[in-house]
Amino acid sequence: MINVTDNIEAKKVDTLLLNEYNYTEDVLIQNAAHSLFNEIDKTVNKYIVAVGPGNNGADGLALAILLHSINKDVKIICKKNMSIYHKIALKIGIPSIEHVQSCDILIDALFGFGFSGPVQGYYKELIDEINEKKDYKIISIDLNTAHINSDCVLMLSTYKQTLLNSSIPKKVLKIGVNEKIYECVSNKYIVDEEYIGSIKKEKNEFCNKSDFGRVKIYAKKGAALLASRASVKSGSGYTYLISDDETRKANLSFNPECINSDTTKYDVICLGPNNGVDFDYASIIYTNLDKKMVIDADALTYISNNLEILDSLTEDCVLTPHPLEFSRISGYDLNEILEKPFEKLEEFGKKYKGTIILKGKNNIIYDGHKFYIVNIGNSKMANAGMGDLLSGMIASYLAQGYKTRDAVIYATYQQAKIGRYLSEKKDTINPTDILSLINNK
Ligand SMILES: NC(=O)C1=CN([C@@H]2O[C@H](COP(=O)(O)OP(=O)(O)OC[C@H]3O[C@@H](n4cnc5c(N)ncnc54)[C@H](O)[C@@H]3O)[C@@H](O)[C@H]2O)[C@H](O)CC1
Repeated sequence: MINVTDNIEAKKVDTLLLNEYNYTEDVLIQNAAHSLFNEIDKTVNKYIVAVGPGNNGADGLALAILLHSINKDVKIICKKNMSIYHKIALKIGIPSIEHVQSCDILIDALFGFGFSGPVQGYYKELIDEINEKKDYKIISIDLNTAHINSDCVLMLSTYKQTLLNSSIPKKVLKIGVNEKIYECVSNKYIVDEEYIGSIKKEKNEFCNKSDFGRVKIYAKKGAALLASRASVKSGSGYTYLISDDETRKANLSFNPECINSDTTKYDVICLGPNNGVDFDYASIIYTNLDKKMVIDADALTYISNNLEILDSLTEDCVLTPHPLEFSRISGYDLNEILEKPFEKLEEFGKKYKGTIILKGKNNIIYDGHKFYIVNIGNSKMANAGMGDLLSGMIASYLAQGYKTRDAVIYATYQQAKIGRYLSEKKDTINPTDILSLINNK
């Protein structure tokens, strides 16, 4: 998995690599430049590298030298950079220009994680000029310099946290450092296919439905249909729906594999999708603390009025709030949650057990130790019912024996992945669209 670092953590990584592991800045810059060189489009000919005063600038200069080595028309705009790469670039005849010219690709190597705003004077004027003349593609190294209208960011070694909320296309490039080294600095990860592959449970030849667990869902109306269908389709052995007559009748035709009656034999409880806030969730929760549990929607609202329930939650409980619901159960200010989701989740996780998923553009899953970010979803999925569907999926994977944290990660990733696939075909993606593709190869 790829580590996520904020600016402070990125600097810590730098210090760690230099002081503890005896890397040198030059080794890292060379590795970075080669990775950038491999990634960059070399079917075009004209490049300009806008170089800043620090190591981000040095990365850009080292890249310019590599482009020059294959006879590309590369120029630099560099007012000040003390690195050896600046001297080499000038000595080997890379032209240094003062103003932006026409080119195919402009590399933004002005500032990386060492930048602290605001940008003023020379660099402000240069950035304005870069944005104004734009008849080229702008590729930023590591981070997009403030105000630059970048077309793509090639991050180095770790995913930069400030880019989590940016829609600019981006990619993380390796720079010859084992990912485990980052783990002592950052406990935040981007969930990728590799991790999903490592947690996926394969079904063995001799299995039967009892091996895939029993989910009991307390929900009503359309939300109940979505959650219970999602549980069935995600592979739980049995799904039971506890609901009103009208909902159960509708569920019979919508979701024939679901059992529309109660049971005393079950492994997982899913509580809340449109189940009403007056329901007695407390007694269900207190009598099922030996079970795995997904607490969603109306059950979260109920808890926000009965906060003592939070003290009883176990490691096997999953809370699935969106930011407003999280604000209600935690008492934290909504804006603070939106601005500092990691800090706020950590604060909450220190007080209560269980796994929490803060739903949003970036789904952030926190298990009390680490953060797992599923960031492949898209805004076309932002419509009612998506959360109900997710709860059913999480419950289903819990029943199938996934670790609590992994059930949440797996379900969230599968849902987002289907959403990403559909986003190329549709302008709006509804939960029923996702349902139809759950479990497709
Ligand atoms: N370990 C890694 O991941 C590697 C990262 N590399 C690259 O190095 C940069 C970070 O380099 P650093 O020198 O620390 O910082 P910057 O290049 O971002 O800039 C520092 C430079 O800028 C001046 N400065 C800061 N703010 C302002 C401002 N508002 N106005 C004007 N000037 C400003 C500051 O004084 C310094 O002089 C990272 O992003 C990667 O690109 C390595 O190359 C590979 C290993």
